[in-house]
Amino acid sequence: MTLFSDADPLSIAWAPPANETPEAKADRLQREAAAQRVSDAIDESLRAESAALKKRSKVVKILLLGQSESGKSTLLKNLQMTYAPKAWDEQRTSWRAVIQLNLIRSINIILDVLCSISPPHTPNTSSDYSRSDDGHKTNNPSPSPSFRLTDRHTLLRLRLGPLRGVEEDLRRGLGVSFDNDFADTEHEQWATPFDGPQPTADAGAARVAKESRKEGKNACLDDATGIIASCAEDMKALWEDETVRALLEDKGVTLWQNAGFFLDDIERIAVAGYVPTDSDVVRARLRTIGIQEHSITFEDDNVTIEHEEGGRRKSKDGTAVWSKYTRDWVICDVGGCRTSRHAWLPYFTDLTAILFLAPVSCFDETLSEDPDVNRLEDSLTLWAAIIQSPLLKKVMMILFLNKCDLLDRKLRAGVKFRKYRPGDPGERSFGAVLLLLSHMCYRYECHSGDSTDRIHSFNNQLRLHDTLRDDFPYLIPPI
Ligand SMILES: Nc1nc2c(ncn2[C@@H]2O[C@H](COP(=O)(O)OP(=O)(O)OP(=O)(O)O)[C@@H](O)[C@H]2O)c(=O)[nH]1
Ligand SMILES: [Mg+2]
Repeated sequence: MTLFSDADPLSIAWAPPANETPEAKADRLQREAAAQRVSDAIDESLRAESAALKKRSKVVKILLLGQSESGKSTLLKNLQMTYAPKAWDEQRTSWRAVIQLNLIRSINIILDVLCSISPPHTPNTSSDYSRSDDGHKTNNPSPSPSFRLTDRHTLLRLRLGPLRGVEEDLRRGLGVSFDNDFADTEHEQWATPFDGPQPTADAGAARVAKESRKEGKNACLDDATGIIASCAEDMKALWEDETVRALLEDKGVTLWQNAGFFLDDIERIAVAGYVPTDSDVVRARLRTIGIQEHSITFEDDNVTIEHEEGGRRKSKDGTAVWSKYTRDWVICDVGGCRTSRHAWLPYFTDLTAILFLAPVSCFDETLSEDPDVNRLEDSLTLWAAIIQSPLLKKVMMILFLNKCDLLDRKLRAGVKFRKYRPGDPGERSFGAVLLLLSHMCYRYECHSGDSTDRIHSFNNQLRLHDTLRDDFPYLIPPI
C-alpha cells in the first residue's frame, strides 16, 4: 500500500520529493516524529483540561457576600471545620500569628489611651479608640472624670513598649496594612457599585497578598512569639487594672465588641508553645483582601442524613431539602468594604448559591469607610440589591443573620435599639429585634418575586454547627 495517493491533491502536495536522498529522508522522519510528539502532548493537555472542566462543572460554587466584618471568613472557617476537618487541622498553626496580632493590637489600643492622658488628667474629647481593628466607631458619649495614673502605669507602659514593634512586624509579615485600609479612591464608595459595568477583579493581587502573608509569617513568627511570651504578665496586669478599665469605659472603648478580642485569654495565648484552638481560629480576625477561592472536598461522614422521602427530605426545622449533596465545593470569600465591592461582579457568573451575611448587632455602628452610613442600613441596602439583581435571578440565596450573640450582649448592656430607629414604637427585646430584621429581609424577598425555594435564611448562631452538619449541604440541589 502506498502512503501517498496519486489522485489526492493534498497527498501530492505533502509527498516527499521523488529524488529524496536517504539522509534527507532520515531528517524528515525525525522532524515528523518530533511534530507528532508535540501534537500528542497538545492532545493530552486538551484531554486533561476537558476532564478538569467536566469535574469543575460538578462543583458547587458559592460566593460569600456581606459588608466588612459581617462574618464571611468566619462562616468559611466554620464550613471548613465541619466538612473537611483533616484539611482544617493542617492549617490550624498558620493562624497563630493572626491571633497574636489581634491580641497585641488590643494591648496597643489600651497603651494609646494611657498615652492620651498625662497626669494630672487632661480631658480628651477624641473617641477614636472605640474602634475595632477596622475602625468601626460606636456612638458612645465620653464623660471625663479625672484619672490618676501611678508609677506602676508608667512602668507597664515602658515594659510593654516593644509590643509596638511586634505589631508592626506581624502586620508586615501577614501583609496587613498599617493605615486606613479603605483609602481606595479609584472606585465609588456606594453600597452596590457592581450594578454597572466594572473592570475585572484582580484575583492575582489577592494571590500575591496571600503568598506574601505566608512567607512573612514564617519569618517573623518566632521572634514575635518570644517577645509576646515575655510580656504576658505585664499585659495581664494592664488589662486587669481597675483604673485602666475605668479609663477605657470613660473613653467609650469597648474592646470586647472588637473583632479579634483575646484579652481574656492572655495566659493561654502569650506562651512560647501556643497552639490555637478551633474557637481561637474562628474568633481570629484577618481582613480579606481581594477575592480568595477555597476548595472544600467533604471528608467522609461529616454530614448526617435523616428522614429520607424520595428525592427530598425534611430538615429539623421542617424545610424540604435534598437527600443527597455534592461533595466538591469552591467557596469564594470576598473583601466586604465598599471600596472592594466593585470586584464582586465578575464572580456573579456560574454560581450555585450566594451566602449573604448580615450582622444584626451593628445597629449602633457606622461604616469605617463612610462614617455617615449606619452599618445595619448598609447591610440591608446591600441585601436588597443582591436579591433583586437580574444577574443573580437564578442563583440560590442563603441569608445568615449573624452576630446574634453580640446583639444579645449589647441589648443587655443597655444599648437602645430604638435610639437608632426613631420611628420604632417602643424598646425591643433581643427576639423582637431579630424578628423585625427577619421581616425586613423577607420584605425584599417578596419584592424579588421569587419562589421560596430560592431563598433560605438562618438566624440562630447557637446551633450553627448542627445546621451546617445536618441541613446546610442538602439545601443545594445535588449537581
Ligand atoms: N461574637 C461574634 N463574632 C463574630 C460572629 N461572626 C463573626 N464574628 C467575628 O467578627 C470578626 C469579623 O469577621 P470576619 O469573618 O473576618 O468578617 P468578614 O466579613 O470576612 O470581613 P472582611 O474580610 O473585612 O470582608 C471576626 O473576629 C469574627 O470572629 C458572630 O456570630 N458572633
Ligand atoms: Mg473576610
